[in-house]
Amino acid sequence: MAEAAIRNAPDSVPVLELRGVTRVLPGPVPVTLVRDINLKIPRATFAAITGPSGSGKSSLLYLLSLLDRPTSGEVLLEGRAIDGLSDAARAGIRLKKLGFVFQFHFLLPEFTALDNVMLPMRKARLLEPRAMRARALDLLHQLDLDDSAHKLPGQLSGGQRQRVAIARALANDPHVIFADEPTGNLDTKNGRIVFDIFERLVDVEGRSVVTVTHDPDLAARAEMRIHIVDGRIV
Ligand SMILES: Nc1ncnc2c1ncn2[C@@H]1O[C@H](COP(=O)(O)OP(=O)(O)OP(=O)(O)O)[C@@H](O)[C@H]1O
Repeated sequence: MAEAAIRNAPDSVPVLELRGVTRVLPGPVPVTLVRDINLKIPRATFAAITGPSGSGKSSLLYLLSLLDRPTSGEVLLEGRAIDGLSDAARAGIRLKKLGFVFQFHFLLPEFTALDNVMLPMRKARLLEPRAMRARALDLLHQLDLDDSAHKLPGQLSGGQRQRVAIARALANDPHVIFADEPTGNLDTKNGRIVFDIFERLVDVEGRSVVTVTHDPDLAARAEMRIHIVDGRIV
């Protein structure tokens, strides 16, 4: 099983590493989003990125998750330098190895929860259609969403929608889940549930979770905290 493979990967290789990473937005007045970041995230780690508004948290997450490329420095995923790869190759890695959860769920409103979870599987084509459906139903079951499988996002609560988004992020059995303020639209109870799920993904399934959060109580639950101020880790 892929989940066992994640657990059996060598411990010594960080799942993610940044070496001297700086990202500058070019323009008449260049904007430095993050500067000289050196960071190793070990396998099966729950990491929280914290810091004041505008400090560069999302920029750092986008670099770690291959949504953006550094201006200088290097990003390594499981020991492999990935900055030089083509956009298509990077998109393939994102689809098959990484999962994403955002503050807004971004579920397709005209698709049921089940179909939303199956979308990344259909794109990746790693499974037969019947196996895709079985996996999607299993993920929804694990996230306590059995009764929501055939409902549209508009028929679900905010907490349920965000759990569907997490199920979708898990669709292709990713090694790392990235989350940008995943509890920002949730009440305290549902925010805790999201972090309970993240802890399980790390402790039981051996995945890594990297989340941006403003919530100090939730950040305190992560074993690794990356605090960023003015684009630098402090
Ligand atoms: N496309 C852009 N053009 C100009 N400035 C930008 C752009 N994207 C980000 N910035 C600036 O870069 C800095 C870092 O932004 P980033 O979104 O990474 O911060 P953040 O810590 O995630 O903020 P928040 O907590 O408010 O979401 C901010 O000052 C932001 O205004």
